[in-house]
Amino acid sequence: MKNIINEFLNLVKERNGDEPEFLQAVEEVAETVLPYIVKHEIYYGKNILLRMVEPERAITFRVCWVDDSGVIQVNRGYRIQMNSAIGPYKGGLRFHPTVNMSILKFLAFEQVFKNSLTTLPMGGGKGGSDFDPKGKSDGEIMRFCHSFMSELFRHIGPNTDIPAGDIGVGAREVGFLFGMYKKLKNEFTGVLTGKGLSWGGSLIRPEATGYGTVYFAQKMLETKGEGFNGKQVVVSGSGNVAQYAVEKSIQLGANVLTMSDSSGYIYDSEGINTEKLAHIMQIKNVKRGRISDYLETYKNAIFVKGKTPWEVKCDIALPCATQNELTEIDAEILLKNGCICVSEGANMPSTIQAVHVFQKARILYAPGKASNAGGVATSGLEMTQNSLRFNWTREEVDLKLKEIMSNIHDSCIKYGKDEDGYVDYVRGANIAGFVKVADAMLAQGIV
Ligand SMILES: NC(=O)C1=CN([C@@H]2O[C@H](COP(=O)(O)OP(=O)(O)OC[C@H]3O[C@@H](n4cnc5c(N)ncnc54)[C@H](OP(=O)(O)O)[C@@H]3O)[C@@H](O)[C@H]2O)C=CC1
Ligand SMILES: O=C(O)CCC(=O)C(=O)O
Repeated sequence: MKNIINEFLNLVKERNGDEPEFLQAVEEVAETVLPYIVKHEIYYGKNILLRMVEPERAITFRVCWVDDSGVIQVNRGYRIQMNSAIGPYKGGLRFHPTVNMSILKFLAFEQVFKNSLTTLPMGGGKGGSDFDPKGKSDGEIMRFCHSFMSELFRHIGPNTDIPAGDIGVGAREVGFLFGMYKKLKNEFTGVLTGKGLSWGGSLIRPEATGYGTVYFAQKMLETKGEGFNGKQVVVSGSGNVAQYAVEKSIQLGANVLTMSDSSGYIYDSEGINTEKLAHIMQIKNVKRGRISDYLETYKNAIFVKGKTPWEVKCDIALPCATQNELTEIDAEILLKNGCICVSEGANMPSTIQAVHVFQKARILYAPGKASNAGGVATSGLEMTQNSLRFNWTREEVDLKLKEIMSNIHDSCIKYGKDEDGYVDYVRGANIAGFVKVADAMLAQGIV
């Protein structure tokens, strides 16, 4: 089996050698899906995984805009349309200086499996730009978004490709993007998700990724007769996903000790409660400041510069910032400190070596494509509401989100349970996600 996996990975490497994050995401899937393909005649010998690692379409384009001092700036825009076997392309846009083909192809590839797991009819895509929103005025953000959409609009549509937010793209950016799309197409359609409530957005979409990550962790903990109440929780990030993962953890009675950003983490030994979280939301979403600003108000806390929070003793770890933020050494420290559950809010936050440490220790570990699927699932619910020209209540959407997370958990158990009862959520998520897409690809022929 090792030979088959290595042969496949070498082939992918030949074509994509300069894309480390993409190769990492493919390796993690190949390790579990190729052994399944070999054992199932309907998939064997049809190069299905090889077809799935090749984007159906990858678009790059120039984005020119004028900054506040009148200087013309040039950025690069992307949209990777990875797989449309089970529905229109769906996935977020990331605005961050590190954005490149490798990052977006890894995200688009993961999105295919994740969207399949939600049980909703959505293919996978991802896009973005190397534009850095940090320190930009609202006017600069608007001019950039308008310019970005002045090209992207011809490649997307409510039945073709429906982008949304990701790192650096929140409600403000989605608004500017939607405004330009509507103007250029002269139509009001659900072409983006994460929209504002008064213009087609869904209740709970802002909360959905963070809440879903905690709902998934809850399902995992239940299998051991455990829950969030009274547990010590360590969270990384302080953006959209982290904020609502913290909110739900607090609601369930946990004690949240940390949050972070790219400059370091804050540790509040007394716990981040609802009031403190509201203050963090103000710092991050309104003032667009740094997480260290927390110490100006809460003087008991400490700020650890340039480090991730995995050295803090905890029961549950929720990585909610970015890819590869949790290394093999971090995983070992978490285990040594007694951590029993890791539920990923971010996409691919753990390195492959860290994942292997968790699997070897047989702790509860959920890969992002399962545990953070609540965001895109609720985007799917936003699309449904847009099509119905109807809005569901907060309770209705939250209930559907819970059901979807529970179904994803069941799918992981179906395909990931070992004979001794241990659930390998990586294998479960990869195979469950693969089967639905592969069946659709087989039915549709070689296209
Ligand atoms: N939004 C969504 O619905 C979904 C998001 N995700 C994933 O969740 C993660 C977070 O996204 P989201 O909360 O939306 O994004 P935000 O832009 O709202 O927040 C990102 C957070 O991560 C931190 N961060 C970004 N890059 C780095 C880095 N290189 N090192 C350390 N910290 C970093 C940011 O810090 P700083 O401000 O300093 O940059 C910020 O705190 C991403 O992996 C995303 O792909 C997954 C599913 C859905
Ligand atoms: O809601 C969406 O379409 C995007 C969510 C996303 O980008 C993700 O799941 O990583």
